[in-house]
Amino acid sequence: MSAIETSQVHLHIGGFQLKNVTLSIPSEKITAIVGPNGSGKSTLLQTMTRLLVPDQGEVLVQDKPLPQYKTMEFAKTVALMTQSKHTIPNLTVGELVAYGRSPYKRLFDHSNQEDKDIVQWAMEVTHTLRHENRMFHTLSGGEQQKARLAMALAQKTNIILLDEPTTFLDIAHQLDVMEMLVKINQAYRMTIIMVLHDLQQAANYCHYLVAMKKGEIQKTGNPKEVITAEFLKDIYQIEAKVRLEDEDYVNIMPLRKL
Ligand SMILES: Nc1ncnc2c1ncn2[C@@H]1O[C@H](COP(=O)(O)OP(=O)(O)OP(=O)(O)O)[C@@H](O)[C@H]1O
Repeated sequence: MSAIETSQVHLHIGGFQLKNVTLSIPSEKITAIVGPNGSGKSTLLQTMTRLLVPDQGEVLVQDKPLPQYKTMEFAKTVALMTQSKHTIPNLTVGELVAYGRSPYKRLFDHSNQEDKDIVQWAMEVTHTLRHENRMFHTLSGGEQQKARLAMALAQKTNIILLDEPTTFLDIAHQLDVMEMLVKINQAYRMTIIMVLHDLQQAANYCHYLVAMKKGEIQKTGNPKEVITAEFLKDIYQIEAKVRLEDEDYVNIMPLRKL
């Protein structure tokens, strides 16, 4: 079953176009969207989350066309963690994560026990519980990234989209976030879709790959099969060696720009 399908999606934004984007993103798997800067990855994520409306074509989430979703229903189905270097003032981590429960609340509703349990769970899974009472803006970039992931998890959706979740993180925090996402995917069968620049992470942590170039889908499939030296030449115009180590660990060695 597909978590998200797009069919012949066209979209103009400024001088840029998404062109004929037809995709089927598998349910309960981890999907990476890769491609050069400006190839349309974030635009595609926004199209999948109703932030941008296609000029033509259709997007289905869990088999239902996007225009048929009510706002709160959609927020209970799909969570989006965007790229952000901005700090959020005057909120503790606990308060920020509790915002993830908004789709389940009416105005002025207080948190009930279920909300509190889910917020606690989201902070436990992301190892942010120890920061619960700290102001969000006092956290390091890596800690903030995990707190924002906790807020998205507290939305308790089947599908979560992440725009560059490992950007701005040191290598240890990058691996920590990727391993956390793998565990979340396995334990809760959550569909995870993320924009990634690190192809080695895409190859080694993701089940499915979508490669974009100039607003079009260039390749889709198993990242371990798709990411080859030829692929890197076609998509990024670089010469690179791609080797399989320890049986199934993909090692990408960029050599030079062509
Ligand atoms: N609101 C907008 N107005 C005009 N142009 C836009 C707008 N949003 C995006 N674009 C352009 O659309 C193109 C694709 O942008 P997008 O952010 O989707 O690329 P990306 O693949 O996510 O890039 P990156 O890897 O650099 O984050 C870019 O050329 C960008 O400048």
